[in-house]
Amino acid sequence: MGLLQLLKSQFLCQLIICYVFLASGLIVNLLQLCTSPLWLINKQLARRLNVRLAYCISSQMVAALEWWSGTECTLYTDPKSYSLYGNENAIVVLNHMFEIDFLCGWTFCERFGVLGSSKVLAKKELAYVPIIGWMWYFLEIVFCKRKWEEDRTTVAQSLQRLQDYPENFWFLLYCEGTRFTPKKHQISMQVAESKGLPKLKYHLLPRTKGFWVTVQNLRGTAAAVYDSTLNFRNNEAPTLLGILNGKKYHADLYVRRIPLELIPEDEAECAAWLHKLYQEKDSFQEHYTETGRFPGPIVSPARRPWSLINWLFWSCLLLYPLALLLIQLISSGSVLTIVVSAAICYAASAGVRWMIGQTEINRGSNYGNKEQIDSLRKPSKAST
Ligand SMILES: CCCCC/C=C\C/C=C\CCCCCCCC(=O)SCCNC(=O)CCNC(=O)[C@H](O)C(C)(C)COP(=O)(O)OP(=O)(O)OC[C@H]1O[C@@H](n2cnc3c(N)ncnc32)[C@H](O)[C@@H]1OP(=O)(O)O
Ligand SMILES: CCCCCCCCCCCCCCCCCC(=O)OC[C@@H](O)COP(=O)(O)O
Repeated sequence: MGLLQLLKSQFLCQLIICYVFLASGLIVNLLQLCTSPLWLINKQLARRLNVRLAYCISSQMVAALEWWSGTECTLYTDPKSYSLYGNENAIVVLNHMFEIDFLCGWTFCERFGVLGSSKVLAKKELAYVPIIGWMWYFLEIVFCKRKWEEDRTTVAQSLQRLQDYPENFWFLLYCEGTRFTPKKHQISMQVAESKGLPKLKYHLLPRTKGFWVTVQNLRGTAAAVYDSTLNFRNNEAPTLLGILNGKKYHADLYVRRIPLELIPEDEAECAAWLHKLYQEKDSFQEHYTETGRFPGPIVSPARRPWSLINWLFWSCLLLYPLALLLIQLISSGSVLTIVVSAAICYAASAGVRWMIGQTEINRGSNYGNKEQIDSLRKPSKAST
């Protein structure tokens, strides 16, 4: 193990990274809150400010991936589409199999300059995660309860609000609705069978309603769907804790640009189109398993320095007062103050550990785990 690798694996280094993330995140959340009155006066300016503030938070996680762990992200795509990435709004459809797939998504957002503004259809539970969830509120992230009866109006309304968004954004949709586990896969393939759909080997059966409502409400706003398929070399199972430990992974992402006009407007046709897309995605994963690469040329954008610069800025700002505080604390000699400070540190690290837990598949939800008996009985129909 090299010296640098040894340093990266030290708990103290990880503690410092987490401290900077936590302290800067809370400051940014506070600043976001301060932009609230501005929404009434100049909404577009408030949005632009929030894009930049959000960048301060999310780019720290990107910096951890790109600069701390040195993870390599390779992009397979058509060079003609490449020039459009970052210069238009797009709906991104991504497989949901890895604990850090969202972070790899963020890395590509960063490289194409849309990190601060990018959005996702996220489960409501994530809105309550401190820092990230609170940041998302000001970014107009679309939340769903994964209960269609309730989501159908709220999701559509949130999407419509994005029609005059002042910056280019990518809207991420995990159509599988939950992370891949063998049990969820088995159940969703029973659903596929009951609907007469071909089985998928590497994906859960996609949920079609969220995709349809997104495409319908972002017509005229987004130019294309970016069909994105992610995998990691050598069967790596990357984790956020691994990243914090400085472990280097190798991500490969295959992106196909599909103009939005090609997607059917009718709900049933749109659903069939999405099922076909997932069958194609499955064949790309099969190709990857057999050959170790995706089809098509590699056109990888280089990592940019901004996420590192942002992290260095916050570190300089926040580590100096921390050092002063520690010196004062030790020199005070008060046992009570030291014990209270240690308790605060313990609570903060438990909080961070809980946040990291949100990314862990074995702590994931039960959604998709239960057989939905009704859906297995009734034949598929377009419900609006
Ligand atoms: C590469 C570049 C990347 C760029 C990245 C860009 C931006 C990044 C920004 C942020 C990154 C942060 C990432 C945060 C990640 C957080 C992500 C999440 O939270 S994922 C979870 C939430 N999202 C979704 O669920 C989206 C997909 N879901 C849907 O679309 C759903 O339809 C729904 C709208 C949520 C509604 O769900 P509900 O369960 O109520 O209804 P459904 O219609 O889906 O269910 C009934 C339907 O499904 C069939 N069914 C039943 N059981 C199953 C099963 N086990 N598997 C599959 N299908 C099943 C059932 O038969 C019904 O079918 P039908 O529709 O035909 O009636
Ligand atoms: C600089 C780095 C510092 C790191 C310090 C700590 C960071 C803490 C980060 C917390 C990040 C929280 C973002 C949550 C994103 C989780 C994405 C995700 O994958 O969600 C799962 C859902 O899609 C589906 O849920 P399930 O039904 O599978 O359950």
